Amino acid sequence: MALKTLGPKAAAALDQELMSTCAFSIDQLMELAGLSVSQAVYRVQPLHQGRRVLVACGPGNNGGDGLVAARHLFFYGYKPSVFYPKRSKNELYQRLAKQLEDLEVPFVDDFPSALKSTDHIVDAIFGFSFSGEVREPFPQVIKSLEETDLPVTSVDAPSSWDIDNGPPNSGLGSTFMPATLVSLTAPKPLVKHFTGRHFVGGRFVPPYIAKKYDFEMPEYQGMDQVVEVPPSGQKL
Ligand SMILES: NC(=O)C1=CN([C@@H]2O[C@H](COP(=O)(O)OP(=O)(O)OC[C@H]3O[C@@H](n4cnc5c(N)ncnc54)[C@H](O)[C@@H]3O)[C@@H](O)[C@H]2O)[C@@H](O)CC1
Ligand SMILES: [K+]
Repeated sequence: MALKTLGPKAAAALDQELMSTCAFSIDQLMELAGLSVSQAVYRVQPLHQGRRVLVACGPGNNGGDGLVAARHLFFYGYKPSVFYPKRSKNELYQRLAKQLEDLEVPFVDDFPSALKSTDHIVDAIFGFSFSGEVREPFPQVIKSLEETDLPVTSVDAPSSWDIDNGPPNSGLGSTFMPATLVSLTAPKPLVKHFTGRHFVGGRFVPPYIAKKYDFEMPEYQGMDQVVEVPPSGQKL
């Protein structure tokens, strides 16, 4: 049957439990989440089809996942660049940004013009804590994501979609349908509106926690950190 989903409250509670009773640090979870994203990009955007990947990072942990993914993509041989307009003062993000500076990964500040010289976009702007109207400086970015013909891989949620109800009926984000979605830990309810390629990543949940939050871990293969699941709404 279709994978069970995790609403925003449950996802936040699960995050907290992973970092308390399960003794994970946010650094570890973010590293594994970003690694999952990089592996999904490696599958949907093989190097020979274009190495230039523009990673749009938001101000929260979804953005952190993007910074981690950019680093892994560099080492796979891609040419990543990062658009990170609201840089967090948080020490973890400072360290992730420094790691990218050491690799001379460029940080761009004009998203629309950066789109002209890229092959693939990673949307790491908002994850399960998104809510309300998109606030500056992100409306223009979401609009560019909606209008571009370039393939977009969204991390955990297509940014600007309501986590429970999916895309708005009209206005900003209403026509945004990324080519690929990488759900972390478990899909969010919005996945019932998603029609692209869907991967699940975040291979770190203990079985007793998956049981407690009433979702199944997908069948990861071998050493993979992601697994592709059938388009949502269809039987597994
Ligand atoms: N569930 C898990 O096990 C893991 C979750 N991680 C990531 O953490 C994400 C959740 O991170 P956060 O809770 O930091 O939140 P998000 O990264 O989803 O976004 C929160 C940030 O966006 C801003 N924001 C929210 N609504 C906005 C709006 N309408 N306009 C403008 N800005 C807005 C908030 O002020 C906050 O700074 C997940 O989606 C996932 O990508 C991973 O980093 C670690 C593993
Ligand atoms: K996102």
